[in-house]
Formats: sequence, C-alpha cells, structure tokens
Amino acid sequence: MAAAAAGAVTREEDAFRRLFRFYRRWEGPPQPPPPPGLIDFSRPAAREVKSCSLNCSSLSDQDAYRAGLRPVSQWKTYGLDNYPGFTFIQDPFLPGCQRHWVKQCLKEYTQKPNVCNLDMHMSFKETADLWEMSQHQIRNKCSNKYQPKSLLEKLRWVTLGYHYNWNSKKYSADHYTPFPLDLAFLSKQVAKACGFADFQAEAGILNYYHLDSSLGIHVDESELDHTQPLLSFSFGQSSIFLLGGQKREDAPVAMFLHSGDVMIMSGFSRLLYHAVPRILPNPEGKLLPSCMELPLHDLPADSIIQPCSQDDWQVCARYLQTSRINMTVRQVLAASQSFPAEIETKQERTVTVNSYQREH
Ligand SMILES: O=C(O)CCC(=O)C(=O)O
Ligand SMILES: [Fe+2]
Repeated sequence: MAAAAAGAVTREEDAFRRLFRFYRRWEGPPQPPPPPGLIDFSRPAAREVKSCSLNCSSLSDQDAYRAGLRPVSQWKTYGLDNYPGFTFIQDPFLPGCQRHWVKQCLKEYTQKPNVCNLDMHMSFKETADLWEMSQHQIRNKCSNKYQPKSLLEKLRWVTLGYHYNWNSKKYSADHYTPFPLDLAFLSKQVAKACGFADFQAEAGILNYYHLDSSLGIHVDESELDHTQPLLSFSFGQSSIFLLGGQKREDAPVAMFLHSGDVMIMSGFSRLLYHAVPRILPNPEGKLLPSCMELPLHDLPADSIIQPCSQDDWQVCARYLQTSRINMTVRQVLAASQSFPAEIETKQERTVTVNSYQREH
C-alpha cells in the first residue's frame, strides 16, 4: 500500500511539466483567451511585474546607437517579484536594427567554423554555405504546396565561440572559434546597462524554432562562471517562456517573448529551470511583427549594424513568417580563469547523434 502510494507520487506530473504540456498544446490568443498568470510585458498588468530603472549613465547613448539600441533612458525594463536578477527589456532596438541580427543568424553565423546541428550527420562541404544552398528554395516557396525543406529550414541550432558539447554538456579550450564581434559588442552594451561592465561574450547558442518547435526544461549551468549573466535576444514570431525555480519540479511563471525582447538572467535567476513550450504567431496577426518592417534609423558611421539588402531581407522575411530565432550569449570563464585539466574518459569522447539533438 505504502509502496503503491509512493509509486503514484513519483509518477505524478510535477508543476513545471504540467504547465509545459498545457502551453505545448495551447493555440494562443484571442481564442482561447490567455490563462490567468500568463505575463505579457507589452501589457504589464500582472501584480508580480515591477517596472525597474537601469542606471542610465552605465551605457552612453553613443555606444547604445553604435549597437543599434535606443538610449537606456527610453528602455522599458521590468523585473519579477521573487526572481531577483531577472531583467526583461521590451524591444530596446532602434527601428530597422532587428533585421541585422536575423540576417546574421541566417546568413553569416551559419558559416564555418561555427557548428550547427546539421554538421552531426552531414559533411563539412554539404553544410559549408547553408544560405547559398537554401535561398532560392525559400524565395520561391509556395505556401500552399508541399515542398522539401531547405537546409536553413532544417537548421535547429548554431554554436559560437566556445562550442557547447551537447554530449558531455561541457565547453572546452580546444573547441573554440572567434566569437562574432558584432554580437559580442551588442552583448557587452546590454550587460553594461544592467550593471555587468566586465561581461565578455564567450559562447553563444542560437536556436531556430518553427511553429511546432519547443525547447525542453533545462538549466544553463555548464558555464564555469555563474556570477556573469546569461543574455537572451528574441526575433520573429513570439513564444511562451517558462521560468521555474532551482528545483526541477518548482512551478514556473509563464511569459510571452516577442520580437526584439531581451532577457537577462543573473544572480539568483542565473541557474533557474526554464523552457520554451510553444511558438506562437506574433500578436498583431501580421506575417511579420511590425517592428521588423520599420525603416532603418540613422546610425553613426562606426555602428556595428549593417543595413540588410532588400535581396537578403526577402529570404529572411520569408523564413521568419513561420519561425522564431533566439540568441543566447554567455561568459564561460571568469577573468583569468582557465578550464580545469580533464582526465578524458572514453565515454566522454563518444559522440552520438541523438544526444546532440535538442527537443525542438
Ligand atoms: O529560446 C529561448 O527563449 C530560450 C533558449 C534557451 O534557453 C537556451 O538556449 O538555453
Ligand atoms: Fe536556456
């Protein structure tokens, strides 16, 4: 009897899993209406949402403009009760600047030596230029006809800098390639504005989601320095993000992430369980969120933002009509820290295709 009861408890679905499964199936607003408790920072009515102000002098307007960001004094920034170290910045990008990051994620960061999921079962030559191999197919796509997916549409993740090893769940000194300078600059400015002036972008995971994708419940703990924040940038269609606690079964809060939104997980919130159960069309009901359609703001000559050509944007826009891209940026090592010497076990070096696959 006691054993049966204990069995029932262990089999019982925990609160995180339950909400994950709920949102995984949720069709999104307007019908059915959003469940109570779902936070939308673009309409911050929830009691646990607190407006917070960043120190405007930590990032100069000039550096913000160079990064394609509005001055910090114009950012709409929020925190959450019970989640110290969590900061949400509602789309701080200058008009037109989000396009740059979408183009980089599809055309530039997909290039070698960066690593992507397709490398796990395709040759170096086959994945050398995903953009070139996909652009015509995406441009000429008929939405009402079945067509084989292009390589870009099969892309799920790209790693940058210290390349995360999905098998060992570790970063290592011998698998590093230069981190993109523009993304390092953007990250540095956002971190600086949030009080992390020493942040160094050393590793990135880019996630490419379609309307049926999700990302399972996890903690990002492989970085060796957890005193530095994890930054997240979202573009394209929207998603539901679940932020839980330090224990896997703690009930999470649910929030929308829309195009341009930036999230900072630091301090207490750096090592919390989180997940993306659902991708949803943008709430405006347009093919693309309107922030993607704005003409490019005047930028200083030394800006890292390059105007995206009409030709390139046609492909990006088509891709993004049914997709969401998220960039997460991490510092792996503390200043002057190095990787611990490892005694490599045979098991650690065994790579299986499955363990490289994320849940989406
Ligand atoms: O797509 C997101 O918003 C979250 C991504 C994430 O948690 C990760 O890459 O570790
Ligand atoms: Fe994560």
